[in-house]
Amino acid sequence: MSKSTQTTDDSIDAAADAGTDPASPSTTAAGETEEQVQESWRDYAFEGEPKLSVSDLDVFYGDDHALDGVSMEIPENSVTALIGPSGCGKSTFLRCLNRMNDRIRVARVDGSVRLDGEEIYDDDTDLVSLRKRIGMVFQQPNPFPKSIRDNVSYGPRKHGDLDTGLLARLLGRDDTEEEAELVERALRQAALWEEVSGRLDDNALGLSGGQQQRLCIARALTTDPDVLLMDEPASALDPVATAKIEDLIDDLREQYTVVVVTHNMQQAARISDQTAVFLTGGELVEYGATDQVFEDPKSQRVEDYISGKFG
Ligand SMILES: Nc1ncnc2c1ncn2[C@@H]1O[C@H](COP(=O)(O)OP(=O)(O)OP(=O)(O)O)[C@@H](O)[C@H]1O
Repeated sequence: MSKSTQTTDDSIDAAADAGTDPASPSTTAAGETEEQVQESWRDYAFEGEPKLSVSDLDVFYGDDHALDGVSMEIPENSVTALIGPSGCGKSTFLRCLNRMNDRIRVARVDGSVRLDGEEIYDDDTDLVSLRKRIGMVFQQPNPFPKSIRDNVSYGPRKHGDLDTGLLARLLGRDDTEEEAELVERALRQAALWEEVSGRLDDNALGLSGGQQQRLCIARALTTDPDVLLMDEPASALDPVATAKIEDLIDDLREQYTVVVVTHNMQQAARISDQTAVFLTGGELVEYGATDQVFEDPKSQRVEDYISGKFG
């Protein structure tokens, strides 16, 4: 889009409508203000209904404004990367998508996030159900000091969907078979089954970092989520383990909507379908198809960031 400031009849009309000076350098030849042009850099057109729709999202930590009026729509069954310099609000944004910021006492969230058209910030939203539908994987793998099997089946047991204890057997309920099926399915989905099928009773802390992270992904998959949020899932891993996580993310997109924060721009370019660039001040500056954002960014600030001029 041209950023020329040449004054034309059209631009005079448009500027008059917008109440701006047509000769002003902040007005383009098409009569759009810089603000309007920037709005369009955040419009990502895709087919179908969005899985997540975020509108006018602001987050404050006390007096600090961490996210500034973010709006974006995230398509389903795809990978969306969130990139930007440290402190620009990527993790804050990710945590808003399943209301994890509710757990931070000083955090205040304004705006709207809809999952399949339903507002998740309604007062009567059931947070347990929400977080079953929108699972989360963190930067540091955090398996429990329990067996590999127990790590995977932990969620369904906690929610009462699985019971294999003595009391359950006495009461005529024994979900051992269901548990075995669930554990195998989740570990296969997380591309870990081949490596651990013979040692499900071993302590999960004995796995390598990359295996632990895939175990955490398996654990997140047991509640049958629609959306998987990942906060720098490979940043603590070596290149081989990172490649496995990236391959896994590539497979997950067939069934899940994946939103992933990464510091690594090459990784974002490799794994994502669309990329959102946040810059300092918690502003979403550009959002679009990953190829377009990396090869032909519309915003000069994004071009500078991607080409390493700052950040
Ligand atoms: N729990 C919190 N309490 C107070 N301020 C916070 C909290 N979490 C984040 N912030 C502040 O909000 C801003 C955005 O932080 P956030 O962690 O979302 O950024 P980020 O882009 O994910 O950074 P990084 O890439 O370094 O992880 C920062 O100024 C940070 O200091």
